[in-house]
Amino acid sequence: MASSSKDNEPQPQPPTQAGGPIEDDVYFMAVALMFAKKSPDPNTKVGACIVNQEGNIVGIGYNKMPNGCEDKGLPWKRGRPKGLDKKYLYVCHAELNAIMNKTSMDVEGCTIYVTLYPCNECAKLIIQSGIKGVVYLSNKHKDYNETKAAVKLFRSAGIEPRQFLAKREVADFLASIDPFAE
Ligand SMILES: O=c1[nH]c(=O)n([C@H]2C[C@H](O)[C@@H](COP(=O)(O)O)O2)cc1CO
Ligand SMILES: [Zn+2]
Repeated sequence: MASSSKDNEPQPQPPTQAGGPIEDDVYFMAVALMFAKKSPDPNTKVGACIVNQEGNIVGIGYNKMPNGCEDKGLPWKRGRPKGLDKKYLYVCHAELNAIMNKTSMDVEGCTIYVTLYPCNECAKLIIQSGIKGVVYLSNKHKDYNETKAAVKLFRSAGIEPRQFLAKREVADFLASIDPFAE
């Protein structure tokens, strides 16, 4: 497709409170964090936001029980071993929900912003769906086998997850949102 002169012009960015442009990374991690807030998990709330190569959000999700199973008494208990009375066998991870909720035909070449390093099952989903970028915030489960397996899977697939370090910027951005501002 021929590019118009408009393609070369700087595109408008959502402003921060201070009036400057907000970095995409900060903006998309803030969205992932806002979705994490909706998670009913009392301990670890995870949010995920899938962004395409044009910078559009094409999927969002948070960890929750499968649709229709929310109020059926499935356990939210945590801890190991991961038995039948623990949440792990039932909960749908944020990444799974973001991919299932996607609004575009496919997510080939997209980047997923996720507030927790993906587990091995999410790594498989990410790889199979064609997502090529992973930006994560916390890596608090880095010693779990699920995380170690995810690291191996990403390495095999040529995906290099990148840790999001601009925590202060994202906190400032979220604090700058004033719904009463005219
Ligand atoms: O990739 C992930 N995505 C995701 O949504 N989760 C969710 C599943 C659980 O609800 C929660 C982890 O629980 P906890 O930290 O209490 O063990 O995070 C967990 C992972 C990996 O740990
Ligand atoms: Zn997972």
